[in-house]
Amino acid sequence: MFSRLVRPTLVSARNFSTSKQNNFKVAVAGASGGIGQPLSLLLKINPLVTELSLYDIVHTPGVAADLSHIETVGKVKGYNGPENLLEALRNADVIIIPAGVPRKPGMTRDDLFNTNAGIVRDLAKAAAEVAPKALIGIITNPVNSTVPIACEVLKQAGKFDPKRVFGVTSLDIVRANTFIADGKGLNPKDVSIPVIGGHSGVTIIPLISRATPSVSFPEDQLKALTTRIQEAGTEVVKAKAGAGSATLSMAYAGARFANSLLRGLKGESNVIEPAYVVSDVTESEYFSTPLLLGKNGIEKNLGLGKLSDYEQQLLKAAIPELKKNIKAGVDFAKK
Ligand SMILES: NC(=O)C1=CN([C@@H]2O[C@H](COP(=O)(O)OP(=O)(O)OC[C@H]3O[C@@H](n4cnc5c(N)ncnc54)[C@H](O)[C@@H]3O)[C@@H](O)[C@H]2O)C=CC1
Ligand SMILES: O=C([O-])CC(=O)C(=O)O
Repeated sequence: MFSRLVRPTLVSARNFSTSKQNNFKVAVAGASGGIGQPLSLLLKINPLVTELSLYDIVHTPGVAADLSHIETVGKVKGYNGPENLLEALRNADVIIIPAGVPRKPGMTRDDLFNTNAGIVRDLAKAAAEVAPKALIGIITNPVNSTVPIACEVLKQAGKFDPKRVFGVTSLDIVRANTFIADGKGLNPKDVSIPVIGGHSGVTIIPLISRATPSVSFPEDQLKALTTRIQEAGTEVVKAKAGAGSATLSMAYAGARFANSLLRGLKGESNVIEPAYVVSDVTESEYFSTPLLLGKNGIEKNLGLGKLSDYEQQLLKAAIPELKKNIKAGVDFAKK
């Protein structure tokens, strides 16, 4: 989906005009990292991004200098260290957060909680202070818990709007589209698989019964594909053998997600992207479903839709895990 948007962007970026509400400040927190750098590159070539603010605790002067030479409209500024955090986020329209440690083989996403919870809490506090209207996309794991942390922090600051805080789950859809297309010999750009739930193991629920175009698999293959989508992050962690987790595919997915937020802000109609948000479509207080995006973030939650019996079972398995992850986040933020 995003590729159809990015490729023309590369061509048109130099001729971009600011005559419409097409100019947005996007801040990336964690911009020097494995995800942060390629994500910032993709944002630099997005013509809707006229100010690109790069925040990290290391190396942002170099990353910003490098990206600033690219012949696109966005002005790049680097902000290094906590003393520059507020300036980095000030009045941002969109804040994308890939700050924090990634997994090593043998770790679960929950094992990242102790380090990453505090990082997301501090970034959310800063956003509440200087960018209370920003749409915030959280990539940092464990997403199932870091999103509730950010929401609690914003509530404590009196700045919470549930339509503006998102856990980025786009990579799960990107992977599902790719794996199903591979399995059926289709072009991935023609394939669309909803993936709902959360962003770890059993909480990732691919809805293959609702694939576009419609596809079917024998039961054993369906189960194997579902497990592969649920464990795709671990597949990359194992292959990287200690050098981290998915960065390039996540940068792609993060740029696709940010572009959808920006298209919504710009007033484009029918912009649909999934994300893990405050939700009342299941018993879980936070849940990822496709969302209709607009000028104020979420315009409409498009809900679960119809699930097959197998997908109902997956949903049942996901809910207790999600509740546990959410509670951990809320408890941390209230401490
Ligand atoms: N939501 C998703 O689908 C995915 C999430 N992730 C998660 O994204 C996060 C980042 O992964 P990578 O980029 O591979 O890690 P990385 O270690 O390469 O980069 C993280 C960056 O965050 C920075 N950082 C650390 N503390 C910070 C703070 N207080 N403020 C600002 N920046 C800070 C580091 O200096 C580093 O540049 C991890 O938690 C990983 O698990 C990774 C892939 C997919
Ligand atoms: O698996 C990880 O730790 C990183 C991640 O969230 C993903 O690749 O989906």
